[in-house]
Amino acid sequence: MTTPDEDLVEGDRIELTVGAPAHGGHCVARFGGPGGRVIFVRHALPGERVTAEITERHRGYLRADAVEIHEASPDRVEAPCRFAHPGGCGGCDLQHVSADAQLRWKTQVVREQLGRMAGLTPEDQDKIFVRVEPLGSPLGWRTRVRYAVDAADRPGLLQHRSHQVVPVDRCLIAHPAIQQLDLLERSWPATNALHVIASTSVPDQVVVLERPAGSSSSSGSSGSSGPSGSSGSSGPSGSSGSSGSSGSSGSSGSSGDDPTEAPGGAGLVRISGPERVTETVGDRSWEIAPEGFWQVHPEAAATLTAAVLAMLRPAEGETAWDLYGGAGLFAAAVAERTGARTVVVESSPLGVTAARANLSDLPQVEVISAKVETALARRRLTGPVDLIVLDPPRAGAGAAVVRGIVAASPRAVVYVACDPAALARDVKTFRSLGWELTELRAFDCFPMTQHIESVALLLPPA
Ligand SMILES: C[S@@+](CC[C@H](N)C(=O)[O-])C[C@H]1O[C@@H](n2cnc3c(N)ncnc32)[C@H](O)[C@@H]1O
Repeated sequence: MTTPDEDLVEGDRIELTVGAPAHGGHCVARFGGPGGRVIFVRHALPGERVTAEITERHRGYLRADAVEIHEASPDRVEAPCRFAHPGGCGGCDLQHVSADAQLRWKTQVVREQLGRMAGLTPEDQDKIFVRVEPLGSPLGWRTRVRYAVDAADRPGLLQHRSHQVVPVDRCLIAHPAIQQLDLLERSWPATNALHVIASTSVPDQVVVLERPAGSSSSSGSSGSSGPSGSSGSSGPSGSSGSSGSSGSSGSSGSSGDDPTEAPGGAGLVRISGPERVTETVGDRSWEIAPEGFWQVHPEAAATLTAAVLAMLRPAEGETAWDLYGGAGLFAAAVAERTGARTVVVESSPLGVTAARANLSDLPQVEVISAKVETALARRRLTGPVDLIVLDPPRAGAGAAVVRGIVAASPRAVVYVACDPAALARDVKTFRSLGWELTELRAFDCFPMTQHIESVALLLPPA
């Protein structure tokens, strides 16, 4: 059927009313009324009447930016950051949304994903999930920032889904210790990128890593700092592909920076700061290579650990697995309570080294250097086990790993997820095997951005 929107091209402007938020940092609108072409509109809020400029055309949907607001939502605020606007820095998605409305927006996204992809009814969800919980101030939280360097040798952040560098002299969501650096006041002629890492727990402990020009890497000034290094990917990955009202992107594509990802280590040269970053949670401290993974928000490691323990309820003598364990954040907390064998599985050499070194006082902890899927398939990791915590990267664990987890017959599984779409897909697999999602908490570990961290309790059939 020919619809008028088939003539729309990038740069065209249309007036429309914006609908519900969708996964990916935008709202859904329909061009031509109900049943019309889906348009994912950034810089807008539900209910607003806007002029939207088409930014991308895809088979089955369009992307657009709200460039004029005719009827504003009561949840709209002036963006604190002057770079947060259509065509500006792509690092934040929700600067124009009030702090409380950001939590409501993210709550709706989690619920929508669990409904559409995991088959949980609104009534099911009401029993297990209330709303996304805030984690302190929406500004000054980001302890890891990757600057790309433009052709004029100026560092900056990337435009949304683009390799275009926006020179940003001060990123307001960056940790104060990062904002104070004068990196952006000088020129970086021989540099592809700068990775800046601040400790979440030691004031003013900051490391600057440089990716020299000419070094081979997938994440240099090309800006491919997206979830899988696959910059520029388009299309509604993470959706079922349906043209339903909210089948949006499960990946953030090539937006400027994805705060859920650690900097990649290859080819980086330390130009200032200590060799190791100190991170502390409760009574335990970690010494971590700056390019290794650590939770980005200063309150995230402690908040997530507390949520994992509250759901898992580890008892003395219970064995455990910490899958995708990084430096052993959750393994340490669980092993201290159980005193029993706890296996960390981690594929990054930096994570493995950090876990072995930092948990060496816990002889009951074993660290396996392997991909989780390989460790399960090759039976390096075999059940039975009492407790499992898993915290996979944005792609999620996948059906084979979920089946491996279920086959180990644990008493409880806690799934920590930085992408609600991936979580929902894996919950669907658990449910198909008779398991149930019985508790869900979600945290705003990445304020101003579309990202959400969830912690889910899954239990076997009674
Ligand atoms: C989101 S981080 C979580 C780390 C840790 N739980 C924490 O909170 O600090 C995911 C970790 O999984 C690791 N990883 C990614 N893919 C993996 C795989 N297929 N098998 C094992 N580990 C993997 C990454 O290196 C990273 O350390």
